[in-house]
Amino acid sequence: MPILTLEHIKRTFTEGQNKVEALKDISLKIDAGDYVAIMGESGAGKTTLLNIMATLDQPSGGEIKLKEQDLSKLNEKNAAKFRRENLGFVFQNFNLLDTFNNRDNIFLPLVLAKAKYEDMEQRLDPLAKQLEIEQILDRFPYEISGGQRQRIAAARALITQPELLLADEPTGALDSKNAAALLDLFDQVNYEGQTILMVTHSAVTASYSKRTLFIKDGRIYHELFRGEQSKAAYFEKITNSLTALASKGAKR
Ligand SMILES: Nc1ncnc2c1ncn2[C@@H]1O[C@H](COP(=O)(O)OP(=O)(O)OP(=O)(O)O)[C@@H](O)[C@H]1O
Repeated sequence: MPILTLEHIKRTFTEGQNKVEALKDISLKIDAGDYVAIMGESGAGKTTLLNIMATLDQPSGGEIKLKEQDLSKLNEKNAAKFRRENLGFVFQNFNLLDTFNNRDNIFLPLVLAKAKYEDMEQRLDPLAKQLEIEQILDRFPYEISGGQRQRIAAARALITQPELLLADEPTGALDSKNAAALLDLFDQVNYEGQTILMVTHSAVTASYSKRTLFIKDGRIYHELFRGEQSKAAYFEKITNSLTALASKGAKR
């Protein structure tokens, strides 16, 4: 049963006289419980696609439905409510608030949902251990490193147990140990039923997913499924596809 359906999605940006067709024609279905990586070269349209799925941007054409809700028909107020209730974000520009300490930043979405403080603490405990952020919870976002901020942002996204977790380069600012810890956590929440969609340039990160989509010039160009393969074999296929994509283009 698809949680997310895109049909012929287009997004054109107008800059003065110039038009940039960031997304030309994207159709795809993502099932509940899936774990999808989106890859492609710089400028291929990955972030544009993610922003549309996140209801942060509207397509210029086509249809997008998340859990039967037509996302192009949401006004800003309803989009904000929908995001809060259904989505979790691990995005590049973190959006952590400098006026709150890290713990309160993580709690923010639960505060908005009027959760009890004890419940928030209980949820934070295992996440903080796994992400190794226990020591920095009382500090402020401007007092920690980029990688630490990324882990605080990940905790904030995961604490609401969102149905759909959207991540943009979730391991971009992390060393290999912290990247592995975050991806293990993604594996765990996906195993528990959360759907994950992440944009990444890293073949290692993509090899944790169940399915990898390659975007080129605003279209889906190629797709790989992990299936029963080992992570190493899947990683090798992803790397080969990236090489082919960068040279003359991967075959479907
Ligand atoms: N707000 C905007 N106004 C004009 N053009 C834009 C805008 N946002 C994106 N674009 C253009 O749309 C195309 C796709 O951009 P997008 O950010 O989606 O690429 P990407 O695949 O995420 O790249 P990267 O890997 O470098 O982040 C690019 O040509 C980009 O310059």
